[in-house]
Amino acid sequence: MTARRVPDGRPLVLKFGGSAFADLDGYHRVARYAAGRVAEDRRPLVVVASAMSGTTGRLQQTLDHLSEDPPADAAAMLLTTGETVSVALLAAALDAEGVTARPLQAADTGLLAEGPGDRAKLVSAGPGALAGALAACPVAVVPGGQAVDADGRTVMLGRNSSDLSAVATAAALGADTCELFSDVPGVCTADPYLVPEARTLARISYEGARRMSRHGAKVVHEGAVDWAERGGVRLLCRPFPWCEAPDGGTAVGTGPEAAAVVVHRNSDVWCFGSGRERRAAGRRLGAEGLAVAEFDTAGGACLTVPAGARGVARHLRDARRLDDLCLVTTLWPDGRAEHTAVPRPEAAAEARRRHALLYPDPGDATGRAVRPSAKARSPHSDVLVGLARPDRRPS
Ligand SMILES: Nc1ncnc2c1ncn2[C@@H]1O[C@H](COP(=O)(O)OP(=O)(O)O)[C@@H](O)[C@H]1O
Ligand SMILES: N[C@@H](CC(=O)OP(=O)(O)O)C(=O)O
Repeated sequence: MTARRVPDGRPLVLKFGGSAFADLDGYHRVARYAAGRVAEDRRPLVVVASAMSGTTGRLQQTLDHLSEDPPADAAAMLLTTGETVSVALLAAALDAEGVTARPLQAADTGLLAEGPGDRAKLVSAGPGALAGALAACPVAVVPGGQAVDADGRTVMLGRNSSDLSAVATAAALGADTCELFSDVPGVCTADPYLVPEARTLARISYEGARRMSRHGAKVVHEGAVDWAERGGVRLLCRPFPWCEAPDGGTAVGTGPEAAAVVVHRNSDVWCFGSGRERRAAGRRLGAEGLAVAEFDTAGGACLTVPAGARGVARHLRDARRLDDLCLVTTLWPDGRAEHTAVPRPEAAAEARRRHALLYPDPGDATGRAVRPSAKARSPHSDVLVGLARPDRRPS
C-alpha cells in the first residue's frame, strides 16, 4: 500500500474545456503542457478534463430519441460518460509523455451534491482521494462536472459544469488559483465566435462574470464564480497554451464589471399567455436548477430555457415554443440588462450591432480583437454513440 501524505506545496488546478479535445491530438497537447507545468512549477498538478467537444450534446440527443422525459439517474449515468472517457484518454496521453498520472472517478473527487442526478447542486467540496493521489503521482486527472450524492452514486453538476469542478477542487485543496483554459482569449465583451470585434477583458469582477454567465454567456459557469468568490480562489480564464497568442487571459475577481453582449445560443424561447403564467413557469424551472431568462416581446411574455434540458415539457404545457427566435441581451454599464429577441439567423448581426453601441470606438479597445475560426466538434465525439441526425442542440 502506498503511504499517504499531503503533498508539499499548494497544488495547481488546471481545467481544459471540451474544445481542447477537438481531435485526439488534443490529449497529447494537454499532456505535453501539463508535463511542462509539473517540471516548471514543481507543484502537484490537478487537471480537470471536460468531454471532447460535441460529446455531451450528442449523448443528450440520443437520450431524447429514446424517451421524452428520461429519468434523471439514467440521464446522469449517460451524460457523465463523456468526461470519464476524457479522463482515461488524458491519463494515457500523460503516461506516453513519461508522466505518471492517476485517473480519478466521481467518488474520488470529494465533491458531494444533491438534487436531480443530471443537474445536481454541489453542496460541499473536500479533498477526497486527491491528496493521496497527489502524494503518489505528480498529476491527478479529474472528470469535470461529476460528483457523488449521499448514496455514493455518480451525479452530474449540470451542463458546462467542469469549471465548477475545477474551482471547487481548487478551494478544497487550498489552491489559490484555478486556471480555466479554452478556445477564446479569455472573458470577452461578447462571444468572439459571433462578434469578431469583441475585446478581451484583462480583469473582471466576480459579479461581472456572474452577470454574464447568468444571462447565458457560456464562457464561465455561474456556480464556479460563486465558489471562487466564497473560497478566495483567483480564477484565470486563459487561451489554450498552443494558441497563436497564448498570453493574456482574464483575471476574474480583480476588476470592474463590464458592458457586454450575450447571445443565448443554446436556449429555446417559449411564449406564454400572460406574465403571471410565465413567472410561475419560470419559478418551477428555476427550482429544477434550470437557468431561465424572462423577457417581454410584442408577441407576449417569454422566457428562455436551455435547449434539450430534461423534464421541462411539463412546465411548458401552456406555452408555445418560438423555434425561430434567439435572445440577445445587452448588459449596459449601469447594470441594466436589455433583451432583444431576433430571428435565429440574425442573432450574430444583432449582437454585432449591439456591441457597436457599447463600444463605438474601435480605437479604445481594452484588449485585442480576435477572429476565431468556426468552432469544431470532435470527429470522435460519437465514440460512445453514433447519431445519424445532427440538430442544433447544445454541444
Ligand atoms: N463573452 C464571452 N467571452 C468568451 N467566450 C464566450 C463568451 N460568451 C460565450 N463564449 C463561448 O464560451 C466558449 C468557452 O467556454 P468553454 O466552456 O471553455 O468552452 P468549450 O466547451 O468549447 O471548451 C467559447 O468557445 C465561446 O464560444
Ligand atoms: N459535460 C459538460 C462539459 C463541460 O463543462 O464542458 P466545457 O467545459 O467544455 O464547457 C457539458 O458539455 O455540459
